[in-house]
Amino acid sequence: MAPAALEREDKERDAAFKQALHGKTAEGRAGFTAMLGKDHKAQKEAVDEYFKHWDNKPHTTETEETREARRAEYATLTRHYYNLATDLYEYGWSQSFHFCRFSKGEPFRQAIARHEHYLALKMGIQEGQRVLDVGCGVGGPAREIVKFTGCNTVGLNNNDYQIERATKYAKQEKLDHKLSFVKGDFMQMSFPDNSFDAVYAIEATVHAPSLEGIYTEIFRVLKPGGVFGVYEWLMKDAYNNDDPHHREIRLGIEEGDGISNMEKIEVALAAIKAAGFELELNEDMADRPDEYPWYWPLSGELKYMQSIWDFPTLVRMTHIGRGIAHRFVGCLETIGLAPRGTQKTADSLAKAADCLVAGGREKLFTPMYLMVARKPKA
Ligand SMILES: CC(C)=CCC[C@@H](C)[C@H]1CC[C@H]2C3=C(CC[C@]12C)[C@@]1(C)CC[C@H](O)C[C@@H]1CC3
Repeated sequence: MAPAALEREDKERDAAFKQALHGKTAEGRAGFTAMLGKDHKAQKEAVDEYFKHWDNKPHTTETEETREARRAEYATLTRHYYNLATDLYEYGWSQSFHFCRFSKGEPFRQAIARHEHYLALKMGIQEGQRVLDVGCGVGGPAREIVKFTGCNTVGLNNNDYQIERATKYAKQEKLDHKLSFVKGDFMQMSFPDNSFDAVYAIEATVHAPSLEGIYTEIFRVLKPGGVFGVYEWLMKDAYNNDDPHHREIRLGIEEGDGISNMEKIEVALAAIKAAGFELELNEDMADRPDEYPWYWPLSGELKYMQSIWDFPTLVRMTHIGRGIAHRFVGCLETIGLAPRGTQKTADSLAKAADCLVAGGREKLFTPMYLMVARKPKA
């Protein structure tokens, strides 16, 4: 079959799966209530498809073959991850699926928006420019950056459910004349060469099987002189893959966050140069001496509570809060209100949260390695 026909077939299959699993939840309710409206059979399929990559594959026995098997299936792995996690993300975080820096007294949403503004500022995104958001989630950052800069943005995503939600939110905010969404695989984008003035990716390209591969594809769609900005998820220099504790942290993050192959900082720097970019800026924003670390909302440590409004966020992540949530979701599953696999998904996210916090605290991992790079003019 010709590649275009194969692609069409894949798109139809994914759209049909989205319809079966999410039904009308994509158009209506968000977060926790949306979770209860899933088709149980389709949810089981998504859970089985996702967790087959990790079940019975502990960090102690990880081999290059297990990693390669995940890399080979990065697209379905990521798609199923977001089929399972999107509602939990919207319920427990916001419509911007990324971390950020926090300053004292700064409300959560303001800190999240500031992180987005910072990237747009460092990239120098201008009014009227054509911009691509790679791995746009449900469009929270794209909406903010369109409002902040006045640019025109296309969001690229390989998950139909997220695209449907992103489209709905853009319409609700009356931004649909400047912001649209396209379904596609970021490793082989459907855009012609030299299409965009700027491309950004916020905590999304970590889902790629190869950083050099994704950066090369971004380079292709950028116009000469165009700019690429990214907040990358990376293991830091202190990470030692031969240390079982370090590996357990990396694997916990990968399993709970839909990642097939997370790399070290040095690999990302080499990849961006190998793709042809001129690197203008690189900094691990997690290394700034912030009083409130990026991972505080996941830490469950009450010392980070700044106002009474932080209490629910923090208490949910304490041992007691986790235990209650685990049993509550288990009960919902037993009585048939929540589909099978909801508890397994929630537990895996909770484990990822522990590993993210440990990775942050032990300075082994960063979710905000900032790189700004340019495609040369000639
Ligand atoms: C997966 C990538 C590359 C980016 C997403 C970053 C974050 C938005 C998520 C990483 C871990 C997530 C967790 C939650 C929300 C979204 C994240 C912070 C929860 C707080 C959602 C509510 C659950 O009860 C607990 C989750 C812990 C992990």
